[in-house]
Amino acid sequence: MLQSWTSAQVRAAEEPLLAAGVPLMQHAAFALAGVVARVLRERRGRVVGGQVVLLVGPGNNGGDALHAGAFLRRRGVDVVALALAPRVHDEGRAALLAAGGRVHEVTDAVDGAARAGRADVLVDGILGIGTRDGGLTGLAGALVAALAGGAVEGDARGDGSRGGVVGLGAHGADRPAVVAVDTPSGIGVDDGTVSGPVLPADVTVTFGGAKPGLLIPPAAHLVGRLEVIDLDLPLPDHHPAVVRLADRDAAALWPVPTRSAHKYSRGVVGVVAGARRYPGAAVLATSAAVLAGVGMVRYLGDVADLVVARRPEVVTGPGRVQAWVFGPGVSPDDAAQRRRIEHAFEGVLQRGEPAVVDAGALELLPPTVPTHVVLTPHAGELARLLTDRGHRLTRADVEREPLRWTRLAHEMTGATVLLKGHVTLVVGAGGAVYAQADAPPWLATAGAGDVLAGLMGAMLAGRADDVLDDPTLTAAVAAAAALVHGRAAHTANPDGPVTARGVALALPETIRTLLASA
Ligand SMILES: NC(=O)C1=CN([C@@H]2O[C@H](COP(=O)(O)OP(=O)(O)OC[C@H]3O[C@@H](n4cnc5c(N)ncnc54)[C@H](OP(=O)(O)O)[C@@H]3O)[C@@H](O)[C@H]2O)[C@@H](O)CC1
Ligand SMILES: [K+]
Repeated sequence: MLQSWTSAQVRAAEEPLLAAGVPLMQHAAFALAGVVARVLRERRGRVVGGQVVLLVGPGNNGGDALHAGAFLRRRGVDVVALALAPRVHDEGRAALLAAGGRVHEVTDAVDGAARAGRADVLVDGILGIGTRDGGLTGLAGALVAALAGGAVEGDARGDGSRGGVVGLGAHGADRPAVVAVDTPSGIGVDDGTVSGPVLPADVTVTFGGAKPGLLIPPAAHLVGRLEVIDLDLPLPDHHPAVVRLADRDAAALWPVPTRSAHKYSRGVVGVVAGARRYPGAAVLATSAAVLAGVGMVRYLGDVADLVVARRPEVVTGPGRVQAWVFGPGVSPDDAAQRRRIEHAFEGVLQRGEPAVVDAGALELLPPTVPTHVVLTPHAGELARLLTDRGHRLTRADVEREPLRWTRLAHEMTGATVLLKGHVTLVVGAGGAVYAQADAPPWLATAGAGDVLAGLMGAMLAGRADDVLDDPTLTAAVAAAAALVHGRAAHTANPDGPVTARGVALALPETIRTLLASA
């Protein structure tokens, strides 16, 4: 499990250590220098003689970079600090100069970017957890915009004139590797927003614990490989801000049958999905539930013949269930399916059956529901759901601030909300947040959501009683389902195209491997 804490939580945790004189910056800088040395070795075969440029901002983030530069200098690295503020960390600056490094005061963003572009490794120490709203502006903003590809309003000099710097936009061995100090500078450290230029990192070295913005999109896409340096900070372990589950966590959440289990005790999942026009969604959702190993799958809808032809294990017609999946391939104007879903919602509300509410069923959601109901919108569907509830939003708005709007949907509906994406966010009871980045980009394909819904329904059916006893469990199960879904795509075809059916078929092997690794 990867836990993260907000800037305020980290500051509160470091305070007593700093007061006791623990040299946290020295520890952080030493570890940072070690990572930079490793990157140099990866790129050049050796550390000695490597060219490192430090981008240094006004605070302790810059201090970390300067001290790391001093350590690197002593290992024979050529280190130049580009000071991007009128004043940079005094001690760090003195340490770098004493070790034989150089400090260059940058006054021109184009010149600064040209110097930075010549490095083997560029260390981004402009801003860390002291970032205020609004991202990088002024000279630092212009320099980073120039380096990152000049995306920001063509003003590369920061003085209104046009620059001519070739940015780092293109990947390749001839561009510097970027190592970000604590966070890529300019991201919303606590919410993952990106409101200005940011230098995409190859590696981010974060101190004490991860920060939410490193796990949440869109900033999460700029982090590269994440290395967490443990500083023994007394962080509140039971109250992380955002969590990313690992394989062993998902395995621990999986409803593994006991020897005395029978099909009803293992859970029955009811699936209301599909229509004559969209039969595939019903086949995929029921297949995923069957292949995830639930006790029984009960199908309700107009394409029972097709479902049973593809999955003879499925039972059709009404009956008792432990959890529901509503909505894959359901159009809200399909009166019969609408009636079935509305009727089933009564069980969800009265008997406490957990439910996955997907696609067309999102429009049939009662005004408020318990947290054992999981909504699984993509960004466009979340925008529509919130627009229907008085917030005029577009898909792009949701993509810019996915955590904000997922949280709001949870607060307004009471449901656990899973926002599908390359990074999948889940917000549940008590404001718990999960950010899962397990899915390969190939998984963005038709029908993948139907598979996720079926798989999650199977998990919830297997843990229906636990979910009722512990309201926080639903979000964890939803996050674990996202993890298994992403892993199944890798199993189906590592690093290549996948089909939704292929992902469903890969579930038994994926789950077996996951349980074996725990
Ligand atoms: N956690 C730990 O245990 C350890 C943490 N350590 C390190 O300390 C870092 C935090 O350092 P920090 O508190 O000095 O803040 P930092 O991010 O350097 O920036 C503050 C400066 O930036 C300015 N500024 C802010 N926003 C701005 C903007 N948008 N545009 C322009 N300027 C802006 C701000 O100005 P002000 O708000 O004061 O006007 C202030 O001058 C942390 O990330 C980690 O690297 C390690 O050393 C030890 C162990
Ligand atoms: K930084």
